[in-house]
Amino acid sequence: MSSTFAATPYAFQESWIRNSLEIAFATYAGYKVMVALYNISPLHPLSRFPGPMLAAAGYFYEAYYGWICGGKYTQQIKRMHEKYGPIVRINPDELHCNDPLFTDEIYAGPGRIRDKWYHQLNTGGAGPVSATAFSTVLHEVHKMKKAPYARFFSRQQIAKLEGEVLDAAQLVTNKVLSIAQSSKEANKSQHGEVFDVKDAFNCYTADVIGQYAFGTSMGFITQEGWTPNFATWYIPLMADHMGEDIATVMRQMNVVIPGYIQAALDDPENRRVFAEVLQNKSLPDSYKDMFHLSGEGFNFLLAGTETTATLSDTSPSTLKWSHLENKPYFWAIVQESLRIMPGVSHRSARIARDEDLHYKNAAGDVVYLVPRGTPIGMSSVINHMDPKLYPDPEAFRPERWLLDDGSPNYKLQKYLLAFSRGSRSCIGENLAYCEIYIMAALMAFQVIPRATLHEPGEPAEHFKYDHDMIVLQTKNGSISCKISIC
Ligand code: HEM
Repeated sequence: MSSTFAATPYAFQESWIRNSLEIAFATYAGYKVMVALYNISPLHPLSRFPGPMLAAAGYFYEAYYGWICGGKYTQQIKRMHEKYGPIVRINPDELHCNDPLFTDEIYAGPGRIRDKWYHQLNTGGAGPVSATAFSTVLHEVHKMKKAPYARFFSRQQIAKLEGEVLDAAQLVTNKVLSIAQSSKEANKSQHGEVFDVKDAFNCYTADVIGQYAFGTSMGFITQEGWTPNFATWYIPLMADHMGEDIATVMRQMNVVIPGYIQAALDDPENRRVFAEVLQNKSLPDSYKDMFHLSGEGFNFLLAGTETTATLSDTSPSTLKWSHLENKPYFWAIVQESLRIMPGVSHRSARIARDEDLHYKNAAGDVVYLVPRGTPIGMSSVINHMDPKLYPDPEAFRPERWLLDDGSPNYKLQKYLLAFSRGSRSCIGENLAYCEIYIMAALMAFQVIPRATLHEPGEPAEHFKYDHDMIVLQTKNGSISCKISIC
């Protein structure tokens, strides 16, 4: 009798908890169903835009392709365009466009307000990176944060420090050749040891940006071998060993990068980016603390390493950036490389906060009004494969960038999305071009003639875009280019 009596309150409590959980779950599920029904109803402001009903209903559709299939949503968006046309609804709130002629409307210049969308930024930044210009939603705040840094990345500024880029590139090629020579001697073989040339390029790009921004190279080129490098620190973050790599990345953001920045601040005579930014009167003091500065520093390394390193191989003559880019065929090779291998493959939406965008296709038979406040983006890997602009788009064909008289077709260049366009475009575009031209020329003269590719299968297949981890990935993951030198 007494045990029955004692069990009753527990039984009551258990069933009360179970009932409450069931009610909470049913309410939540009911709410989600109502939201999904609203999303696909004619009442939703994006209801007239075509696309799969499941994508419009909720974010699970995008999550399936992004998480379960592993970075494959861009491929699915491409298929949506083939079925539904130039503008498609890819989730409840976002549109995607694949008409390159509309590029400058979406990615407009600083005179027109373009916010970023928090949905996209959620994937991109934690800690100090979340406080950077890149991760800022509002147009006006972004403009204020970016301006003091942008002037250090102008053409004139980069041209002044071009000698440092050349020194780093020459160090890399010398090291490639000397490692090959030593391993040939050690193994009594005709070829040096096989290595991934992208590791060498990652060391190059990280040391260049370190030297440029902090006034100190990060020592990746001069270390023994090519790893670790900055890319090996952060890229596996998305792969196998989450815990350890996140710890390394956090250490970089919170200890190593602040150390480099402090050294630059302690040596203002060196006149590097961070020392100068501190003197900038238009940037409020609240954006000048170590948290904000190290976020930008980390971003320079993050955005300027893997992106540029995937590109650095090509051709010709005298080693000055301005001379090299004036060789039309060399220029065309670089443009074609950026088209096929654009570095950042993930879409990036912009929000025209206070203006509707009016879309009309070239034939004039598809017309849309994109309501103000709607996130709409493009993906380089989709635009760059437009057969109307680039016939036989899968083929690597630099000639497509040249006019009949052999001069560069600069008009075509404005459709290139590799560095994005408009007010939110890449701050490091000039530095990246300088690095690419110089390294490509050195490689063409000193390394490529003696190199053998050691990657299985057809090279075109091996280097082909397959999925996104923000940066472009092949079927085998991050791009690799293993070579040996004879
Ligand atoms: C081939 C090399 C590179 C490619 C393809 C590339 C590509 C891009 C793209 C597409 C964006 C826009 C991202 C978005 O819309 O959300 C971007 C932004 C950015 N890039 Fe690069 N990048 C390269 C090299 C560099 C270098 C060398 C730096 C070093 C300074 C750099 C620093 C940045 C920063 C700080 C931003 C954010 C700009 C802003 O928020 O306004 N990038 N980059």
